[in-house]
Amino acid sequence: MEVVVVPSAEQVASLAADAVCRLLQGAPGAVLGLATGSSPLALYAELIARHRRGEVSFARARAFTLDEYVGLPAGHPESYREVIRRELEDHVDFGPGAVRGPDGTAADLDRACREYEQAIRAAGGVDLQVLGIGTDGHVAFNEPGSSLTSLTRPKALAQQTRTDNARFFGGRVQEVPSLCLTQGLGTIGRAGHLVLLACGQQKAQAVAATVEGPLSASCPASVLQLHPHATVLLDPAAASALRHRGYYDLAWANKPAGQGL
Ligand SMILES: N[C@@H]1[C@@H](O)[C@H](O)[C@@H](COP(=O)(O)O)O[C@@H]1O
Repeated sequence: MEVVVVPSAEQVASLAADAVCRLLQGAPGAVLGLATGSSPLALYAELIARHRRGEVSFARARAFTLDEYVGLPAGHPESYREVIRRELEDHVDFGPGAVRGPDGTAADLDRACREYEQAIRAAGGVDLQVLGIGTDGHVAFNEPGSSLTSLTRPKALAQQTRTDNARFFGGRVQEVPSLCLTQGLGTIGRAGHLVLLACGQQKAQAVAATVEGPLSASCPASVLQLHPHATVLLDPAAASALRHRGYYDLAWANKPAGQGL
């Protein structure tokens, strides 16, 4: 795992954007994995800015989102499909139907999950997966206790996650759905490159458990330890509980120039 600590959240977004742009410049038909939550928003803003400057095109790319609430009507502003549309898709040049998410409105949720897995496989898998992390160490909506090899499936949300996400629902936790569909940790682990973004003190313990704790379903993000190409991009506050910070800084400083993440 490569742990990179940079001075600001803006630089976290900028380094992540470098990785996405480098991928798309070399492989314009690449498959992206998109996350929701506040962590990737600055990355998406940076990608939009670079697209407007003509530095990157998504015209041949495809993308799969990580997860979706169950119970929100299609088009609900907080459905993750709408968030991705609003925060990225509407402002760049993805082709029609190029961005997909799990269908949280499906009558048969298990079937929708199976079909989503198949669609990801049919696309050749995700090349670069953007990830955030919950304060309890969840990734996508894989809450503590999730199987490390799980696939896309319906899942109940932890109370902590509903409380954390209430800010997107006007602070009303009772409006946050209690069920979701989420790519599993096994699904996520098949992506070619995992790029996890975390900023702020509130993520420090989850980040430390992810990077330096035992591999454990108690911290679902610790599954990144098994991945051959996982990058954790942090601001200093999110890195503040790491014991081996000095080593990570040394490794990053000694990385050959131009190699990227
Ligand atoms: N399902 C999403 C996750 O994909 C996200 O990583 C997490 C952290 O969100 P934030 O980045 O807003 O802290 O929240 C949600 O629950």
